[in-house]
Amino acid sequence: MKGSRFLLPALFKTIVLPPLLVYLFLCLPILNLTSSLVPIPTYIISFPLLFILRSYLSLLRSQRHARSLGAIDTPRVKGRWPLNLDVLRDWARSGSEEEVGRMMVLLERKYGKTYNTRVLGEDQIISSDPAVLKHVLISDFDNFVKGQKFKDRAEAFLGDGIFNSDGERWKFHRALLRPFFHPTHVSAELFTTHVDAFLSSIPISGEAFDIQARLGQLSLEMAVMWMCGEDMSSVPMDSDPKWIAAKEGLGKAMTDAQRVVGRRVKIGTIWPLFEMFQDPLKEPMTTIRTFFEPIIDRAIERKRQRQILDENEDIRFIDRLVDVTDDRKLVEDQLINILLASRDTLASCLTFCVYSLALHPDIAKRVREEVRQVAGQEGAVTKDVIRDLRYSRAFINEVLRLFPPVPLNIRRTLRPSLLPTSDGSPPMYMPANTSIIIATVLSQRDHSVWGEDAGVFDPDRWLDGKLSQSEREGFISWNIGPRMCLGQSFALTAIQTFLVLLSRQMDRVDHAGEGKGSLKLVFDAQSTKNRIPDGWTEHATHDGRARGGRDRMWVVADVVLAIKGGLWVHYGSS
Ligand code: HEM
Repeated sequence: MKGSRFLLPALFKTIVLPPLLVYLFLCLPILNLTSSLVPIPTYIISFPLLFILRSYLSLLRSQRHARSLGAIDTPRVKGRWPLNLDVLRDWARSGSEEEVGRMMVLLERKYGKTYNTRVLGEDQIISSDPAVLKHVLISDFDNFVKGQKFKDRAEAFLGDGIFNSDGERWKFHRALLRPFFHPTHVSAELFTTHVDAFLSSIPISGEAFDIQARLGQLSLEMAVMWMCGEDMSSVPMDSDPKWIAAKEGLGKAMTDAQRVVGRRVKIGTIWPLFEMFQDPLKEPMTTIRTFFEPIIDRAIERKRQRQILDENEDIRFIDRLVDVTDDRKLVEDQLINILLASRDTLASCLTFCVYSLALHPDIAKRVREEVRQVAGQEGAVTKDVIRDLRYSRAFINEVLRLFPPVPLNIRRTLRPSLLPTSDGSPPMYMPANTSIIIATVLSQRDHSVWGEDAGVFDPDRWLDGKLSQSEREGFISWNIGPRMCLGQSFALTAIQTFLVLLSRQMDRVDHAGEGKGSLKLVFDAQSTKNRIPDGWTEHATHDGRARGGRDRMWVVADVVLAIKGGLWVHYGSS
C-alpha cells in the first residue's frame, strides 16, 4: 500500500499516543486508577484533553519566547466556533467555490496584513505584507522551506524533483536545471506551429467556445515540445496503443495528481488513513510514466549514438538532461516537475490575457495596433520583435499583477523567526515548524502599495518608469529571491508569441467578416451555477469579491488561478 511508510507514524500519533499519555500521566499517578477500570472513557477523553493541553502549552511557550525577543504575538483570529472551526470551513471553501480573496480581505481588515488563523490549535500565519514576503522569500530564505510534510505528501508524484526539495538537494536541482532555462534555449519558433494550429481550431464564425480548456491543452503541447521535442498533436505510425492512450490522458492525469497532493495537504497528518484501501495516485502516475517512458528511451538512445552534445544541433531539454545524468528516475522526476511548473501557470496566464482583452476593448485595440506596427501581419516573431512589443509586455505584467497564476504560496519555518512589518510596528513572532501562506494575490491588489486604483486594470502603470520602488518590489508573481521562477523567459516568449498571432488572426477576421474580429465574453454559455452572482458586479462591494465589482467572470483558486466553469468567448464586433 502506498503511503504505508507514513501510516504507522500517523496512527501512532493520532490513535495510540493520546490515550497512552493521559493514562500514564493522569490516570495512574493522579487518579490512581487501574487500566481495567476505565479503559474506554480514558481512551475517549484523552483526545480532547491532550489536544487542549498541547495547544495551551504551545501558546504559552510562544508568548514567552516572543516577549523575550522583544517581539509581539502575531494577531490571532477569533472565530465564532471553538478551535476556529468556522475559519477552517471558510478557508476550505475559498480555495474552490468562493471568489478568491474575499475571506482574506475581510480577515485582513480586522487583524492587519499578517495574522494567525490558529485553526484546531495549530498556528497558521497568513500575510500579504510586502516586508514579510521579502523576509520569507529572501532575507530568511534558509529558514523558510517547503518542508518534510509537503515532501511526504507529494513524493509519489514529484519524486525527488526541484519542486519537492529543500536545502542542499534543492541547490543541486537548481544548479542542474538553470543552464537549460537560459533565454538562448527559448525562441518563438518553438511555439508558432502550436499556436497557429490552436488558432485555426477555434471557431471564427461567432460560435461560443471555452477557450480556457483549449489553452490548457495548448500549454501542455508547448511545454512537451520544449522539453522533449515531441509533437503532441501527431501520432507516430508505429505507436503503442497504450502510449497513445497515455498521451491523450496526460493533461487529466497531471491535474488529478495535483488534486490528490492538494487534498493530502488539506487533510494533514492523517492523510494515509484516507488512502488505506486505494492509492489515488496509482492511475494518474501510470499514465504519466507510460507517456514519458519511450521518450526517455529515445533520448538515452540518441545519447548512446553520439559522441558529444553539439550545441548547434536541434537539442531539447531532455537531451541536455540525459547528457548530464545517467539516473533515469531523476530524468523522469525532472520532466514531471517541469511539466507541473509550466503547464497550468502558462494556461492560467494565457486565459487571463484573453479575459482582460475581452473585458477592455480599448486596451485590446492598443495591443493590436502595437502588433501591427512592430510585427506586421506576416513574418517570424523574432527576439527583436518581442523586445519592441513594450505595450504588450506592460499588458502581460498587469495581467500577472491582478491575476497571478500562483495566487498563494506556502512555506514552513525550521526555526522561530521574527516577521518584520511595513508600518514600523514591532516584529511579530513566528514559532518553528509553522506554515505561512504568502498571499500574492492580495499583496498585488493592495491599495497602500499600488494606489487607490490598485484594482483597476491599467497596463500604463508599467510604462515610462512610472513604477515606484515599492511597486517593483511588490510584484512577486514569478516569486522573488533564490527560488524565483526558472521558466520566466520561456513563459514570456510563449505568451508574446500567442498575443502576436492572436492579434493577427483578429485583424484577418475583421477584414473578412465586417469588423467581427474581437473575442467577446459570452455569459449565457456558462451554466447558472458558474456565473458570477449578480450582487458582486452591480456595485463595488469592497470585500475582495470580483475585484470591487470589476470582474465579469467568477475567478477561483483551483490548482492555479482560473475562471469557474471555463472562459466562454466568441468572435464578434467590438
Ligand atoms: C506565467 C507563467 C508562470 C508563472 C506566473 C510562474 C510562477 C512561478 C512561481 C510563483 C514559482 C515559485 C513556486 C514555489 O515557490 O513553490 C515558480 C517556480 C518555478 N517555475 Fe514558474 N511560473 C510560470 C511558468 C513557468 C514555466 C513555463 C516553467 C518551465 C518551462 C517554469 C518553471 C519553474 C520552475 C522550474 C520553478 C521552480 C524553481 C525553484 O524551486 O527553484 N515556470 N514559478
